[in-house]
Amino acid sequence: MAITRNSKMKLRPRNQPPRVSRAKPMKKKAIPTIVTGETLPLFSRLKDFGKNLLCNFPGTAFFTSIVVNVLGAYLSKAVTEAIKLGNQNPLRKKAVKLDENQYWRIQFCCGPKCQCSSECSLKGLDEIDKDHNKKFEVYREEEKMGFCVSTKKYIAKGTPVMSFNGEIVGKRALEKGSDAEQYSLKLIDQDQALIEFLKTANFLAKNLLRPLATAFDRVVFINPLKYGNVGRFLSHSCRPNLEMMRIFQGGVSPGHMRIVFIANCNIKAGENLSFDYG
Ligand SMILES: C[S@@+](CC[C@H](N)C(=O)[O-])C[C@H]1O[C@@H](n2cnc3c(N)ncnc32)[C@H](O)[C@@H]1O
Repeated sequence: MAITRNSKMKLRPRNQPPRVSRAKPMKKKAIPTIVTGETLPLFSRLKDFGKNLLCNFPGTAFFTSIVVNVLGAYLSKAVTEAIKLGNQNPLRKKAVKLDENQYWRIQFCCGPKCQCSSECSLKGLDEIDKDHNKKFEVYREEEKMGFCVSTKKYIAKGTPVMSFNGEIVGKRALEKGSDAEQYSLKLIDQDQALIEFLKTANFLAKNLLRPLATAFDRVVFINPLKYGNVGRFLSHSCRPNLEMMRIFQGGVSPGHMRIVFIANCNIKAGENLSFDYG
């Protein structure tokens, strides 16, 4: 609508400041920071061809790919608080000096915020969330078994192969018999050894010890159903080629803790990747 001099609409004089609304500002909802990752194609090779169509895939095949764990439901206040504090107090490389005994009690790796050089020996997880499309294939040949993961490249024994990403949740988020219960892995289980370790850690600020110790005395899971990565498709084997390990990346709060799969033998290209669910 064109505004003319005769228009009844009142115009604000130029020298008057704009009116400020008195309405209360809406409370902003806390949105989790989600760093999305690659979405791999799923190859379905079932004999029943109709089931190979994307529209007939099970609901568990669909998720948002992430490279950093996100906060999920039913987390205790202690764990949420510890994650928050951990994010506010990043450890500096200089400060993380583990003595000989400590190396056997905690696996620690640099994170993206560490200020060390590319030659740093603690950068073992740098490549873990990259190039999944070049490294892995997700496929299914049997309906019961569902989707599995194979490696496209040779993997040497001892290599960190992939992480297991998802929502960090409390036990109540995993209903008995639900998909969430089947797919989730335990991240923290009232870890007394870890708490004892933190008490001896000279790199930890004193005010962090208590909140972290309280958080590590809880039970926490990673649920990869809604947000996850290729790790959620790994199958079970009694003779697995991957071993599960918890590694702290860039800090020592539950938010820095990652589940990582390490090759426990040399793995040829084309082999199925598995770990022992037990
Ligand atoms: C964490 S999910 C693994 C991904 C799952 N295959 C999919 O398609 O989403 C665990 C489920 O995979 C299937 N599975 C994994 N390893 C298996 C195995 N060795 N034998 C039979 N089924 C297996 C079972 O149905 C199990 O409940």
